[in-house]
Amino acid sequence: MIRVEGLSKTFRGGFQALVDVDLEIRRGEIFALLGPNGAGKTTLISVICGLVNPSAGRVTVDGYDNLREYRKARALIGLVPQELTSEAFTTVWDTVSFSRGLFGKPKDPAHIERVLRSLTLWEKRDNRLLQLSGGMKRRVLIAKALAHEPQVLFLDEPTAGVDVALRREMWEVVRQLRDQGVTIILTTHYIEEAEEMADRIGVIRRGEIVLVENKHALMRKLGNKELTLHLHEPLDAVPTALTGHGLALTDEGHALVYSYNAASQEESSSISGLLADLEAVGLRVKDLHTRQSSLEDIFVSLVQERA
Ligand SMILES: Nc1ncnc2c1ncn2[C@@H]1O[C@H](COP(=O)(O)OP(=O)(O)OP(=O)(O)O)[C@@H](O)[C@H]1O
Repeated sequence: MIRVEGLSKTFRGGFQALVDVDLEIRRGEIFALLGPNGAGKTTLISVICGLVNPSAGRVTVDGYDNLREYRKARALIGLVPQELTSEAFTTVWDTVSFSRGLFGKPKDPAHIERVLRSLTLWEKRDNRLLQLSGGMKRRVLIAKALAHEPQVLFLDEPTAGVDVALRREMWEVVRQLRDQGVTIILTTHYIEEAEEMADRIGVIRRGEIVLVENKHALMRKLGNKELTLHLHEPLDAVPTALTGHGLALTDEGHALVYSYNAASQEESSSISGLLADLEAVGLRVKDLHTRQSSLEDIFVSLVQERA
């Protein structure tokens, strides 16, 4: 749906915000662009949407060059900014209809109605924006971006500064849009958001894309698992018969921790070996649990590794 090739951006004054970025966004996916403050997320989105000119490289949207065929490329894109900048006294219906007009599309009240209904704003269509709650205002931003029937939707930090309940509501809205066939690109600081929503994840750091990966593959590849065995009787030391397993004794001798790579077949088959050896030395296990590293652990280690 979107192809970014060799994209660089150096701002006047010499700061290079994007460094030779290559990226492909697939039709119908939710792609999360994850990165620390100042990494270049907004700059990248602005260049893709044709709002900021690149210093080098090119972008196509469904095959249309976003500079040479700007109008065609831009018409395919809906952009959801963080803040509502519309007139507070305008009604929901008017502000959303007006957004459609900006793209030169003929009036289509039936489409506006569908958009408002899908975002549960229909009942509020005659309300002025200042009469809406924070969550409704966020949904108006999405409705405005969808008014001209775009195929791609960019959400710039859709849940920045919103409470947990509203965040969940936004996630649900975004998922429904994806189910309707809209390709979604969101930027976020919240790793939980990427973990919850994304099909694929791109990590950007100092203007460079350091990784693009399917979320599940990423978590399998880079994730580690820990198996903790809680013992009936505490130990002073790991029994010699078990030293080959690389166990750590924790919780004042009450627990043994076994770390392994979640993706490795070899390692997981060694778990049965470990359990058999535990049995052989007569250790009684009271309880056990496993923990897999989260996207947050992976992200922190990625950013630290390259710091
Ligand atoms: N118009 C500009 N002129 C000069 N430098 C700029 C300009 N716009 C952005 N930058 C710089 O480019 C870098 C990337 O900024 P950008 O807004 O893309 O980051 P971001 O990843 O969106 O950050 P955040 O998560 O904080 O929103 C920053 O160092 C910023 O100061």
